Amino acid sequence: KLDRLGPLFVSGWSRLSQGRERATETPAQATKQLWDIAWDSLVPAGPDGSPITNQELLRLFKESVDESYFDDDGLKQLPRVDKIPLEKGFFERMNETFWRYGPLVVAPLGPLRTVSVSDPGIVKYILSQRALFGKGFLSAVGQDIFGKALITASDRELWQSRRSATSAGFHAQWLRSLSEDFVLCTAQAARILDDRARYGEVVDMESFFLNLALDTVGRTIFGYDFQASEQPSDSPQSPIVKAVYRVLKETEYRQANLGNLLLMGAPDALVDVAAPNVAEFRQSLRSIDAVLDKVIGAALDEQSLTDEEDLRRRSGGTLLQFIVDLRGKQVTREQLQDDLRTLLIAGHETVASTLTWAIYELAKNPEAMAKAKQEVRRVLGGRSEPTYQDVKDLKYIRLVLTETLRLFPAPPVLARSPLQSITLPTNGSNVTLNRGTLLLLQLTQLHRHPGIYARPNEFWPERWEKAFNSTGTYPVEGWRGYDPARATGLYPTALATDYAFVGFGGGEFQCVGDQFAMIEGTIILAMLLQRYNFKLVYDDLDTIGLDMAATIHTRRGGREAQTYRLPAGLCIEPTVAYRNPIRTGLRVGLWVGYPWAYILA
Ligand code: HEM
Repeated sequence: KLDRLGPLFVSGWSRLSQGRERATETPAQATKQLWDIAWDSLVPAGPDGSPITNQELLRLFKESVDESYFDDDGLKQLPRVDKIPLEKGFFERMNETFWRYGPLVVAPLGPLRTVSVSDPGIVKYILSQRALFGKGFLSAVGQDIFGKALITASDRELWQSRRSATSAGFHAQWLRSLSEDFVLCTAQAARILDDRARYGEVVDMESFFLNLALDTVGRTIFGYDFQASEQPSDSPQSPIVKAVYRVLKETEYRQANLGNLLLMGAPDALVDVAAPNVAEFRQSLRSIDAVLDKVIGAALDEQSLTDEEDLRRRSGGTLLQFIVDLRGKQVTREQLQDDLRTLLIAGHETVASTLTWAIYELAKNPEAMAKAKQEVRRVLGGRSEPTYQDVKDLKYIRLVLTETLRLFPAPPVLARSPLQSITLPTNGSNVTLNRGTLLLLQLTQLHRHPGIYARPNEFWPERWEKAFNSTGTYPVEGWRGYDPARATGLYPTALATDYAFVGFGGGEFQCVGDQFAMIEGTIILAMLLQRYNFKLVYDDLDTIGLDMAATIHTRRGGREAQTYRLPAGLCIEPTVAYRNPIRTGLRVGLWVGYPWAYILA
């Protein structure tokens, strides 16, 4: 790099002096040229279409400086906001920003300049043009959290091979068999709610769902029992569960704390001394990897290489065993570890967050709650163990989950970067983005777009039962509208909504666990609604407090409730709504029989 500095200064100086001679360039323009040359020489932009390298991400700082210092930027025509609000009144402020500036704005993210997008046409263009957009920034900042697997793989070949192996594993037969695991985990976790309901105690539902979702993912994806639900949600957890929560928290810390981001590649020795917080994160990763290593070892010991067709006919088993046994797709232990870490993180907090907000919205909307409970009664009757067929029949419950994801998308933002210089398909103005520009698809705004959704901030699951088109004061040109006839699966996909709802993403990177999540969410919600009534302790979002990272979660509840006793998070008072007659009979039988057995003994 130093070798390049000599010629760099020579060429910069000659440009400066030429500028002076020609008197056509102001000193500011000349300085800018020197600045550009320095960057192009030290941190050159990669070739068009190639993945954005970590080093290239430094150019994001350059863009920020270009914009603020040199006032030189290809995005001049776009409105700018000082910051995207995260504090009180988050959704109201997001609405305000939308009304004032529209669906395409330039906004800062710490020291970086980003472009926020919430127009369905542009979101569609970005998500469906795989060759033009990569996950650039996300790949770089998330790689040590997720490993090099689906979420962070910027290398196309690696992504394709992991995607085809993983999505083969999520085949229909396996998904159908999962309902038994979900029922078992929910029934186990519900014992905590039973106790709380009996004594009229308050429960932090976010922690409850986090523990439950961790148990289901561990059991179904790689056959490990975290036993997270064995603990009341506000009690201290086992070291491994704590480690998982610490790793999840890192996505949040990296947004809020530049130190965590900058220390990403630093050696352990430095981090141990200088940044105990980051050292703790690394230690947690090591604990998780040790568990994953053990389950991978066990799966490899059991390995029996089989063709995909035959594997698809095999029922039960874990996803890990499927991937290990898949003939022709063998991978290293390290790759398997990265795959599992990705699935563990991506499939855990997202589900928990969706269920948390679903219960919150249902508890706040008695009519929707009554309708949901009625459907559960009608479909399940007296049965307490929903099956896959029930999931298909529980249409309203699935709409409740969809509507929850519309209002509280998990993740709330999708990050993309163009792989070459690109002109966005906007109406009128030509917006040209440089390679590597950080694009943030703001799902909280897209999903509450006033030109698409009537009463956008209201929880109204019935909206998905009928077709709707763009209307009102903010018509969206070119949007095809929504038609339930196009939503033939378990939820309305990006295609069915013409990219107005992308709760599970869209295009090639669409969530690989979407069916898994819908089956799991529907079963858990149905089982809980069947057994309990829920009453919110706090219903105001500002009191509950919102935090945003990989999902939208409550500021004081959730993972922090592992260490603090019942703070003002999303606390709910469950009361038993349904008693399983067989279990009640058994209990009574034991209660009556126990003293006699004791006397006889
Ligand atoms: C309600 C629950 C869930 C929601 C809302 C959700 C949402 C999403 C979204 C929006 C994306 C796209 C991200 C992007 O485009 O940048 C995604 C990707 C992904 N999700 Fe999910 N997800 C959920 C559950 C799950 C589950 C249960 C798993 C696995 C067990 C999973 C695994 C993944 C993976 C591996 C990807 C990356 C796919 C790729 O890039 O090829 N997700 N998810």
